[in-house]
Amino acid sequence: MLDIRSARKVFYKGQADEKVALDGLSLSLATGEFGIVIGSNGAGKSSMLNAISGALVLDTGKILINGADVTAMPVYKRATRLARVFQDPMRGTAASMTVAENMLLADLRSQKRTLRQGLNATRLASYKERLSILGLGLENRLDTRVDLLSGGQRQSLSLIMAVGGSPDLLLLDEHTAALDPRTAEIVMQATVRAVNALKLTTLMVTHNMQHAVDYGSRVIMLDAGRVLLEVTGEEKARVTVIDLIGHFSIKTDRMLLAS
Ligand SMILES: Nc1ncnc2c1ncn2[C@@H]1O[C@H](COP(=O)(O)OP(=O)(O)OP(=O)(O)O)[C@@H](O)[C@H]1O
Repeated sequence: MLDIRSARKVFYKGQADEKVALDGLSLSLATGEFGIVIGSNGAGKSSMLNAISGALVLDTGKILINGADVTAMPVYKRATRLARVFQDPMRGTAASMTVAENMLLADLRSQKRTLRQGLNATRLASYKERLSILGLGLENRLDTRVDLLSGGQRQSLSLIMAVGGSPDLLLLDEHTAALDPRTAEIVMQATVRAVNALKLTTLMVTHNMQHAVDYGSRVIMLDAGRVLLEVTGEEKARVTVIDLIGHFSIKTDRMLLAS
């Protein structure tokens, strides 16, 4: 469960180029919920993810993960509770190592290093099982070097590696944005399989309105560092890309009127 309470962050405070990144942002995500965050450039999406992961220190406000106040907790301590997948498929995996070696690296990150650290039969069996969740056949390619995989396979591998330590929260930071539309779809399908199979509480930032319509249980639209709109339940099931884009244009119209 994630609870962001009145989060505020101002860059260059008091200077001519002062930027309010988060303006009293409040947002709750129940355990097992899959929230999709949208919003125009500069709306505060990355600042919000950075505040959750601890990379951005809030001026005021609180962040709770599963009821624990992590606001003052350093990044490395929060890392055990969080998994984050970034835009660049090259970032989450080591190219010259095999699929199995990458899985082992991810495992060792989230475990005490007193265990026997090799790729033993038990580990390989568990990696096969986890990779099979993705539905991409990666469980049969444990010995393949990662640089021989497609961008979609590689990004999906990053995802399954990131969630190996059973995180309380999965953050997807535009994780399909660098992929072509077909590959992005493959990664989204794999993402949904992993989220459902592992019952992950997930927050995904995207600029892809079709993904916001097709996936997740709630759409959260940010604007100027706060929540402008939430679409959930029946309304979420019915919402269209045109509806969502409409909310962007209403905002633009308001800005034009004010100028
Ligand atoms: N490190 C920083 N230094 C100064 N200003 C920043 C910094 N990070 C973000 N900002 C400002 O805070 C505001 C919110 O930025 P943020 O990157 O969170 O928006 P975003 O919704 O992720 O945008 P995008 O869709 O373009 O990635 C913007 O006005 C931005 O210029």
